[in-house]
Amino acid sequence: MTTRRHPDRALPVLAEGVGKRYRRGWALEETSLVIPENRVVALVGPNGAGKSTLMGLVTGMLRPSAGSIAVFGDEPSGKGLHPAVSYLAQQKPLYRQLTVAETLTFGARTNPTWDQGYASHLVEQAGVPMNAKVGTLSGGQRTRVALALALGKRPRLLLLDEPLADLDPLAREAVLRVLMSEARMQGMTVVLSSHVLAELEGVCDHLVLLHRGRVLLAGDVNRLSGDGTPLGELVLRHMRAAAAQEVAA
Ligand SMILES: Nc1ncnc2c1ncn2[C@@H]1O[C@H](COP(=O)(O)OP(=O)(O)OP(=O)(O)O)[C@@H](O)[C@H]1O
Repeated sequence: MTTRRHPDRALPVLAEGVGKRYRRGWALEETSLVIPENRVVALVGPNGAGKSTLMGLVTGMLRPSAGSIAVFGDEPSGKGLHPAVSYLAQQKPLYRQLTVAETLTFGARTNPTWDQGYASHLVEQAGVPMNAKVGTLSGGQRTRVALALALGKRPRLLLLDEPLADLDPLAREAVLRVLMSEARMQGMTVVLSSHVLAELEGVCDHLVLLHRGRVLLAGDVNRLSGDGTPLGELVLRHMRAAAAQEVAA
């Protein structure tokens, strides 16, 4: 659900001087950035850098204390997710007492753009039994169901907050493959937050690096690593430089 309209309705995210302040201080400050269409975006930064806060502002779960943010041209209203956006939170909230099949039925009931065939295919591909209660699944299996729920909506923007942590290496590869092909074939934008830089390598083509609530580096990965520096190394280099500057100050 959204309210105010912004002219560029094709753009997944446009943040202009956006900030979020808590009692302890600014979690995100004067952040201006664009998340373009059809990209797989790495959202990275040290603990407490503001990654989840940025996702919260995009989903509308948090209201900005300053500046503005537009999602497909609309300012998030805080009354629910934008119809074109799916969000997979770190905790992956699912109803434990529902079966996997019932979870997908719930997805169908709550999403007008639901693609049942696709969601079922993702669950089957992951080898998760449809009749199992969600509460009995392993962490990795729950992640696959949560992902099917998020993708079954056929979103144009998918936000994933550290989604791969409890997946085995093969499952991780499979999930990343699905995300990349979705981004390319369906024109979906994926924002992937992770501390494991190696798993973003070769997957993400756009980078947003936050540090202490501010954007340290953002843009097209090829452009940023003009000398062919791998993404992980590029990020580490900037994180180290920012940390060294803080020590020196
Ligand atoms: N509800 C809250 N109340 C007060 N401070 C908060 C709240 N949520 C986040 N913060 C603070 O805002 C800052 C940014 O937090 P955020 O969770 O966005 O960081 P993050 O980059 O996602 O961190 P991590 O990598 O550890 O998950 C931190 O200093 C955090 O303590």
